Amino acid sequence: MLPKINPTNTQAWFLLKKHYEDEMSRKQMKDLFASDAERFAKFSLHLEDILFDYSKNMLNQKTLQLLLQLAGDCELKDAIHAMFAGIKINETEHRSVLHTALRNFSDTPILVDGKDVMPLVRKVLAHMKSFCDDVHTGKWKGYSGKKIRYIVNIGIGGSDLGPVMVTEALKPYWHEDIEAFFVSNVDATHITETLKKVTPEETLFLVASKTFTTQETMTNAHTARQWFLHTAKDEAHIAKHFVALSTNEKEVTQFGIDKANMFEFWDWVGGRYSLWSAIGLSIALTIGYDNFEQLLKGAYSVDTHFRTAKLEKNIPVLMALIGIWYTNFFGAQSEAILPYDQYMHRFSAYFQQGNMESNGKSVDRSGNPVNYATGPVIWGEPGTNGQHAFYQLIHQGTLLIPCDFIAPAISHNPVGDHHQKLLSNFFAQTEALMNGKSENEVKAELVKTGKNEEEIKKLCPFKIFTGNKPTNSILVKEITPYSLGSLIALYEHKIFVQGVIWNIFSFDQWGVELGKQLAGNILPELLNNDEISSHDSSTNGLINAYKKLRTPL
Ligand SMILES: O=P(O)(O)OC[C@H]1O[C@@H](O)[C@@H](O)[C@@H](O)[C@@H]1O
Repeated sequence: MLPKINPTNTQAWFLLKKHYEDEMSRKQMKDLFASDAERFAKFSLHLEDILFDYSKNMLNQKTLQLLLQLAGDCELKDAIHAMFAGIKINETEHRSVLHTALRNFSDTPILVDGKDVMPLVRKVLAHMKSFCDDVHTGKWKGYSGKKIRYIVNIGIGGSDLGPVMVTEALKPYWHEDIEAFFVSNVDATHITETLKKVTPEETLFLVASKTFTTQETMTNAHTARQWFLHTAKDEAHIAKHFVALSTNEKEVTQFGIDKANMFEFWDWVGGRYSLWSAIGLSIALTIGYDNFEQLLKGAYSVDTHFRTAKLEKNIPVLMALIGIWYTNFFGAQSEAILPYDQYMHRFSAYFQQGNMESNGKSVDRSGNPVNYATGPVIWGEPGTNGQHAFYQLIHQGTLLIPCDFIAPAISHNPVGDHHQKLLSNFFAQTEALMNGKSENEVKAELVKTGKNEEEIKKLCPFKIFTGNKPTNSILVKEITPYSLGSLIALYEHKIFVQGVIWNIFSFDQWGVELGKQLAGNILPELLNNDEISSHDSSTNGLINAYKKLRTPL
């Protein structure tokens, strides 16, 4: 069990508040750099090929020491131990939280209810490996004897976002004979447009759903099944074209998928932490099993770091504490994740679910409403696109938005000077966000353009950048399966640490249920032309207007 400590009642919280009010709320980051030539060395860490630079933050040694004290006051070390040990820290669902077991390359057994889960994990990985080999070599054939060329993963949320993000980020590693597609939305457009690009004879559908009851996924899977049978005719052919990635054997077999074609995972794998499990089959098929294993190994290396490094040298712990510093003491409400790598274009979307479904909670672990802020809004787009869109607000708006800049030193596409240009923007942005541009600098620049004094006075306020905008920089040698695995695990553990300190349950998601329940009530009302009066006037009005607009049933 995790402790139930209100962080605002700790001594560290009190001292952090005072430290913020007395000192840090007035500090300029550029002064912190000016007064300490060693700042970068002091506030950056290396982990294998990853450099984590957190020096461009509004913090000093005292801030860190107090944040680490907060981690101590909230018993973080015990919590880390509890998660890795398989203690049922997901109390509201009475489950262990063991995505780390899926990438455990040590010989240490991991027990759930007294039973080692590692033999099961290895068994499914072996199944995935042999299946990938069979598909890639052509041993696994479609019903008409053709090789599989297309993979269509049908899943949503955690059964979609991870595989989409990873396969996109690792496009240079795609198997040359395989093309992967992902269908998630219940909007028929998604499946319709996808089916236009594939053929029934050469397509393998992966029905990815932890519960195997999710409306969107089941609807899309049935549509795909119908489309397939329209050409294949015989239901016996389904076995060659549909496999399931799930925890729910009963529902899988009921759908008509053979048990032998089910890749299992377990209730101790949270949906948004499941890309390491059988849910990653689309990844393994797309980039090859060996690369999938590298992804797991990269994550395992971070797990080891997270479990064993001292808190002050622990990258995910520092990422989490810095986030808490801004959320709870500076009042920041969002964080941007900005990868300077086009292949990583779904990375922020992936961690939107990771963070917001995990830490978007307002009830603490004792069941009481919290009296402090928890998870921020997570958003972002790849650089440099974001620069020409929303960076204006980050530079000159009224909100404080801590940003993570992520970039590889080596591009998979070393064309001309593109990558130097890309990275010059990365470095320039973090510099600009920190230093800003003072009134004197603006004036001096305007004088040079030959403007007169009145014009300069008028224009000056608009061209000032206050600076003091915090950023973390994460520089990676190259985006490989291994380094991507590491990056993902860093962010996963950041989320965990924040949840521990905020005294919330990060591994349930009750907030997704109400909408599902109400949609279940409304769906039958849409299947006839009757006027509806069972809801509030807005909902009634919308449903009735919809019924008038559509062709009557
Ligand atoms: O994998 P299944 O069970 O289809 O769930 C898909 C998604 O459903 C949502 O409602 C959330 O609960 C997500 O955490 C989950 O990833």
